[in-house]
Amino acid sequence: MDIEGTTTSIAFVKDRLFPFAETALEGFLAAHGERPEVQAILAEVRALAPGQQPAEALRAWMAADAKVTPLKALQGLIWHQGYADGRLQGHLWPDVAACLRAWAAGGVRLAIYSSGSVAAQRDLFGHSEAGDLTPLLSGFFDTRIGAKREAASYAAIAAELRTAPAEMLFLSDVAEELDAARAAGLQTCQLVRAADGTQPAGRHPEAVDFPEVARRFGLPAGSPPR
Ligand SMILES: CSCCC(=O)C(=O)COP(=O)(O)O
Ligand SMILES: [Mg+2]
Repeated sequence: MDIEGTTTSIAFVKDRLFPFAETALEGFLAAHGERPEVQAILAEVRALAPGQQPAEALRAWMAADAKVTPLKALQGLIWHQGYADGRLQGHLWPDVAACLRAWAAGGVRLAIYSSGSVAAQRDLFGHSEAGDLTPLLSGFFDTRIGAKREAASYAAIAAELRTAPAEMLFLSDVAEELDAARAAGLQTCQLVRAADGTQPAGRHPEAVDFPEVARRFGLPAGSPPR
């Protein structure tokens, strides 16, 4: 599963998470810039944007919503503080948690593939509005495995999960990601969530929510949200 536009509203990512990281960037670098994991991220930034101040490059990537791995890693570290002290809680569409529970209970292995870092994924599902859902998830993948619009990334995920691509179903709102997944042999379904304003691409099976995914693909149905 993708996150933004699939399990979680686009507005939460764009209007809550991204501004949270943007506002905190300078202060975070001033306070935590010497930590080894931050130093490693800044080295990656310098390698990708030579001659630019790292903070300047990070700000430009933020403005462009660029899915650049060190930016996503740094955002994850900044968000971690917000999840830890309760300022952030991971948004999930109301239909999601019940389906994840039913699918996991039915023996379906669940994994996430998002541009957000693995740490950020764990925090979002660990501090979600529906509680800690990380025990339901058996795999987390980010752009360190490859870009989401490249078929090789999905092949690498299938190999890591030791699962035949044809036995895997990828859920996303973005048709280009689904194209790449299908090129690697995965089954696909586009989440067309009205509240996100997603437009159906017309070239993948579609579902308006997770219960419709369950119906279309013969997965266990979750109890409706209360
Ligand atoms: C871990 S939630 C933050 C998601 C994020 O940073 C992002 O850029 C959206 O990526 P996605 O691949 O989930 O659409
Ligand atoms: Mg998405």
